[in-house]
This record gives sequence, structure tokens and C-alpha cells, in this order.
Amino acid sequence: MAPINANDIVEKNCLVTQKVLPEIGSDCNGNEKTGYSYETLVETANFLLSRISEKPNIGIICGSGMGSYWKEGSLAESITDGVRIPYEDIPNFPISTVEGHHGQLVFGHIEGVSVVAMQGRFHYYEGYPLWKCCLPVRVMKLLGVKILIATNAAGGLNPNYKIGDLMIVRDHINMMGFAGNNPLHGPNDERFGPRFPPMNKAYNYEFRKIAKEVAKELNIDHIVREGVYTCLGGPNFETVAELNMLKMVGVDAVGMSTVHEVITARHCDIKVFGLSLITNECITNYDQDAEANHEEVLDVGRMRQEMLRKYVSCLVKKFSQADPDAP
Ligand SMILES: O=P(O)(O)O[C@@H]1C[C@H](O)[C@@H](CO)O1
Ligand code: HPA
Repeated sequence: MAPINANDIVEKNCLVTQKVLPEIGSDCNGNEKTGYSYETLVETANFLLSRISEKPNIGIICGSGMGSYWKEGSLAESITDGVRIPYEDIPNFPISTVEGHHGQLVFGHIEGVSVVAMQGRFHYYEGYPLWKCCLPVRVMKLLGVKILIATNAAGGLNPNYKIGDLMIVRDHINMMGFAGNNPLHGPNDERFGPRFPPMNKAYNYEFRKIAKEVAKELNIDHIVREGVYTCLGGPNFETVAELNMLKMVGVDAVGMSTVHEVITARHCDIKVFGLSLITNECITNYDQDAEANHEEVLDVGRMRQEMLRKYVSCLVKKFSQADPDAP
């Protein structure tokens, strides 16, 4: 079989070919890195393509406790014909430093669909700038990924949510973006996407509809919600006042990831489905004694692992059969 080249995959979708950006971009002051060049990421993609025999159609980001670590029975571990590549072996890839995040890409099949799963993601609080947290999404694009399933663990802010519920992400509020911190900050390379990408259809409508139907089929619709997610920079969990403010502006679940990954995916025209596992109740009252903690997040992930594996596996199959031109 002829080797696959990342350039061949993206060139068809590329409207404008821009001048080559420097190896590492910089902002207008010339002192801040804002991304790796297209060519550098093609090198990363070509390294990965040289290790696999089939391009993935669907990319999955496994959040805390959602297959990011728990080996047996987790989604990432259930991938068949799996080729596992540790992040430290991948040129230009960051390393995952969070407890509960394994740190490898897993290529293979779920329900016969070719996928790549990130077993462990990169967070801003680990010290990575947002563009670096999202670098794997651009690499996925260069590998041929058309659909991204971004999962996360999140605190439930909506008072109707219970620990262990799942929330289909309808939309997000980019709190970090309000402060000017955006993964697309810096020079834009049109080979990835436009300078000013729209974001009003960030979470694919058809996929959200399918996810609700599948929840009914699997008899889990009583725990599946749909709502608005926000990402804060972390690593501390939120204060009571912060959570009450977020509640007022319409946030249903709070986390420390996903938003920037979704922006990066939409920028390069990958369709997105977002799923939050509600791992803890957000404390919005000074009288409450409980405190959020990462162990609880991982425990709830472990508790829901089998159900999530089944649910996401069904979604992979249904999404791959869905109308590719649906918005
Ligand atoms: O990677 P995700 O967003 O699933 O992880 C959440 C946010 C923090 O990394 C961690 C807090 O417990 O869980
Ligand atoms: O309550 C939370 N806040 C922020 N991030 C989180 N990730 C899991 N739970 C939470």
C-alpha cells in the first residue's frame, strides 16, 4: 500500500494557499509563540500516518475518567486492532501531566469505524498555551478526521443535574476568550481555516439529535441532559461567587477543557459533538460543607466507564452513518 501523506488529505479542502509561516509563530511583539507552522504539523501527521494503515474518520478526546486512564473496559481500551503511540514518541507533541490522563494516541476501530482516540488531553493549567493544548486537533485534521467527539468531566451547576449524569453540549461560553485568550490568536493560516470563523453552530445539530435518540434506545435518557458548558483556566476549582456568576449567565456545567479544542476543530471544519460527565455538584452556597476534588472526578468516571463506552461506541457508529453534509 502506498504511504499516506497528510498534504494529500487536506489539499482538496484548501481554498487559499498562504505563505509559509515561521516554524513557530509569534505575536505582534515578536515574543510570544502562537503555534507551530502547517508544515511542522504535516511532519507530525506524516510520522503518525507512517505507523498506521488506515486513516481515522472520527477523533475522540477522552476526558478525565472517561477512558483517559482507566484501562480495563474504558472506551480507548476497547478499540480493536489498536495501534498505541505514546505522546512522548510523537514529534512536536506535548506530554500529558495530569493524574488520570494516560498520554497516548490509540488508532483502530470502534464498531468497524476507523478512529483515533486521545487517551489524555492537554490543559491550560499544565502550563501549555491554548494553541498547544489544541495541537492534536489540527494533527487529527491532517490525518483525515472529519468528526470530533470531545468528552470531559465537569461540575454540575444546573440544580437539576445529578452526579453521574451526562450532558450533551449544546453550546459553550468561551470565558477565557473574553479575556483575549484564544487558540486561534496569532497569524492565521488559511490552510487550516478562515481568520474569523463563525461559532454559532459549534456543536453539530444532527449529532445532538442522534445522541438523544441513542440515549433513548439504550434506556439512559433519564440521565442524559443537554446544556451549556464553560471552561475556566484552572487548576483551582471555582469559588462560590464565581459559580453563582456563571449560573446567572446560563452555564450548566463547568470544566477546564474542551472549549478551545472545539474552536480549533470548527476553524478547520471538523464537525463536533461534545459530551460532559457530571462528576461533582458545584457548590453555590456558603453553608455547604462539601469541596470539589479530583479524586471524586476520577471515581465518578470509573463508575460510569462501562455506560460511557457503550454510549460513545453507538454514537461513533451512528455519526459515521449520518449525512456528511448536515450542518
Ligand atoms: O480533561 P477534563 O476536562 O475531562 O478534566 C477535568 C478538568 C480537570 O482537568 C480535572 C479536574 O478534576 O477534570
Ligand atoms: O467542578 C468542576 N470545575 C471545574 N472543572 C471540573 N472538572 C470536573 N469537575 C469540575
